Amino acid sequence: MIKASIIGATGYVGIELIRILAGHPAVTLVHLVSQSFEGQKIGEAYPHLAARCETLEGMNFEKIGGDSDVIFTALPHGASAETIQKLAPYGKKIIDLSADFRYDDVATYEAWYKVKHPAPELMRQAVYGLPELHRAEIQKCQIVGNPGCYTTCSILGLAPAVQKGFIDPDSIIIDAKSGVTGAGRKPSTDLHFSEVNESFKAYGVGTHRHTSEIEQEISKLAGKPVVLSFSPHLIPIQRGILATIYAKLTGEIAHGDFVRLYQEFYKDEPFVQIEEKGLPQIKYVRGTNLCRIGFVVDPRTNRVVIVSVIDNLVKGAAGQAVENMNLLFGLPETAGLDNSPWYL
Ligand SMILES: NC(=O)C1=CN([C@@H]2O[C@H](COP(=O)(O)OP(=O)(O)OC[C@H]3O[C@@H](n4cnc5c(N)ncnc54)[C@H](OP(=O)(O)O)[C@@H]3O)[C@@H](O)[C@H]2O)C=CC1
Ligand SMILES: CC(=O)N[C@@H](CCC(=O)OP(=O)(O)O)C(=O)O
Repeated sequence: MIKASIIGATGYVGIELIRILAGHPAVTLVHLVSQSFEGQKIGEAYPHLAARCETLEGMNFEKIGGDSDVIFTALPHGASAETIQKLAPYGKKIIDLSADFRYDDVATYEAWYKVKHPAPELMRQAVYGLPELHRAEIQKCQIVGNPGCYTTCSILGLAPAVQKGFIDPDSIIIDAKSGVTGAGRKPSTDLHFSEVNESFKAYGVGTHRHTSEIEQEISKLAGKPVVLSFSPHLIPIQRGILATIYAKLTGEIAHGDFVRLYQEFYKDEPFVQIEEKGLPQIKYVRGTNLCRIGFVVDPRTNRVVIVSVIDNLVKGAAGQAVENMNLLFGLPETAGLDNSPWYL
């Protein structure tokens, strides 16, 4: 059995990791780390987990580095890099859920996150954990920078069309909507029920940090630097992201051409599904590691509209992290991740 530890176990991503790993056939949980609930049973932080026996522990680098085969860090940006800097010398596999190890270029991270990276040399060694684009590199690395939720949804929706030149990359507009769990468990005024319920708002338009992460990957696919528009929105649901992506077509390209291109690009991918007709909804992927993608080609505007959906806590975070763990340990990529969606 693979011995797994979770640091930041009491966050929304942390408990989603517990949920998935508890059902994984090849994993045993060895350490669950929490600052705020140190010494308490997991059921005290989350009563729905009252039947579980684990006690939340304080951070002990030697113990966690020594006992674990894989360590998931589900901490805020900055705190993750500081923690991983101290864990990396133990040589164990590390999957970081924050943004601290997602960038090829330290300067881009520092410009968008407005902080100095504490471990730039480790960032350079880390691999961007989007299996559909970087599977071979992930299998060989020590540190995986697990992608952001909006970015996973957007990049998977765009990758084949950009690489094949079906769309003009300089014309891309991503209009994305996220459920409230995307903001984590830490309370804030903006996230109160009465602020979010019955409302729908845009935020971070033109400035959201995920813009840079999407541009990094789309630029590689386009073979040139790409600048795009990204507008995130908060919707009053718990989980799920739906990205509506607009781009100019480069020629006379029909709906069927998109379907065939995407089916071919993702033909060996267990978690990407292409709609032959119609558009996907968040309901179709809730609770799963799936990404579903559909298209409308609009000849009137000469644009394609791509709709991509994921569950932010699964393919956008904990599920993709487990998928990366499966790759690191040579397990079937779907191990622990083959459940059906929760339609209701
Ligand atoms: N929510 C989502 O949909 C997604 C989140 N992410 C990323 O995953 C990470 C975790 O997110 P999420 O679970 O939503 O966040 P939460 O705020 O729900 O949880 C973060 C956890 O980290 C611990 N923590 C907080 N501050 C510190 C600190 N300074 N040092 C050490 N531990 C700290 C806390 O646990 P305790 O106090 O008990 O130690 C807390 O429970 C973040 O980097 C986030 O950006 C990525 C993709 C999607
Ligand atoms: C709804 C909401 O607030 N979402 C978060 C994105 C969360 C996420 O996955 O991004 P990181 O992993 O890069 O933090 C936000 O907009 O900041």
